[in-house]
Amino acid sequence: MANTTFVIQDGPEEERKEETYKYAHLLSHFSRDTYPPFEHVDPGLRALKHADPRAFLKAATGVIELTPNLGTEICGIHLTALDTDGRDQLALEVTRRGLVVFRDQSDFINQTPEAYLEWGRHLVQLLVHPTSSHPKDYPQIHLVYKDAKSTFNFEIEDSITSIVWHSDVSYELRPSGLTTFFLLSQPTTGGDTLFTLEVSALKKLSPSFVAFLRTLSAVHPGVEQANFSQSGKRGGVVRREPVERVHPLVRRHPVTGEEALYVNKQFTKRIVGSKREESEAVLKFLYDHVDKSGDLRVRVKWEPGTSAIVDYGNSRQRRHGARITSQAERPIPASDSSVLPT
Ligand SMILES: O=C(O)CCC(=O)C(=O)O
Repeated sequence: MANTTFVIQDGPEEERKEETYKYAHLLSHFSRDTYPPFEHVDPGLRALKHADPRAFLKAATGVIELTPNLGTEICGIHLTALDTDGRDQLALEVTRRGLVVFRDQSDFINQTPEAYLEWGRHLVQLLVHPTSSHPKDYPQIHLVYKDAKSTFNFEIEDSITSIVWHSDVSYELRPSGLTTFFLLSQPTTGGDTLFTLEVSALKKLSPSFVAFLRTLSAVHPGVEQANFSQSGKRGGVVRREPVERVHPLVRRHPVTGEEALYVNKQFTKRIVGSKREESEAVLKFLYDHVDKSGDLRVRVKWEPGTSAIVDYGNSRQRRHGARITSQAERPIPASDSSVLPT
């Protein structure tokens, strides 16, 4: 930075003088910009105050429930046409149904990265993933990418499958919330994504077991993901030292007050305060329960223009997806009665 000559303009005329100051570029400037308070508010909460919190669906030509509890396909609505109220109502619908799928969204997908961010900013704070790739200059856009040249994960050497249930970055203090995911390119077949609903998984368990789970919290370390990213095959990066967080095993949704199981096989490693064998037994039971619950699952087959397990291990065709994820609230323990279901 070259030295800058400037005039000190404050103070009486006689005190004004020219100076050369090395850090002139860092002198105070009080801009009139304003920023909203940095506090997570789920957009769905705003929709609850609307006269009709589902008004955006009036424009739909079809609303198809994919399963009784999880997933709705909405036809005839373009995401690009939703105004602020519509976006809040969509957030509430996603909260209620766990997953909402839209087809024929090429106008949304073919927008600029800035437009993706504008869409995401409605969710307040966007997640910057510590290890994933992103388009240059847009760290808030998380990419999934594989093609014939990709050197990782195509041949699974030490495992039967690369499919693993996960809630990405559950090690964050404020883990992922509302997420928009879409594919830019997809193989002709395969590359579907499976979703499950941990609200329903919890509801299937007996009241006494749920009461026990409510007393527990678990450790979610980020270190394995970081190590995998830096491993020889992946050759990726770690932008933040991996963190490890403790979250309640049963969390409450800030909008509906509903309880959900909050463990996932990829990141949840042990139960706090339990003996190792106890922790392993409980987590194994819960992971098996989620694995076996085919009735709680939705499989999204991607088509060009669709805006949501990696069973594409043998495909050499390009699969390129982008994810815009909000960083939501710190998981609310089941014991917090301030957001009980109404
Ligand atoms: O690629 C997919 O289908 C899912 C992506 C995913 O699991 C993630 O981004 O965490």
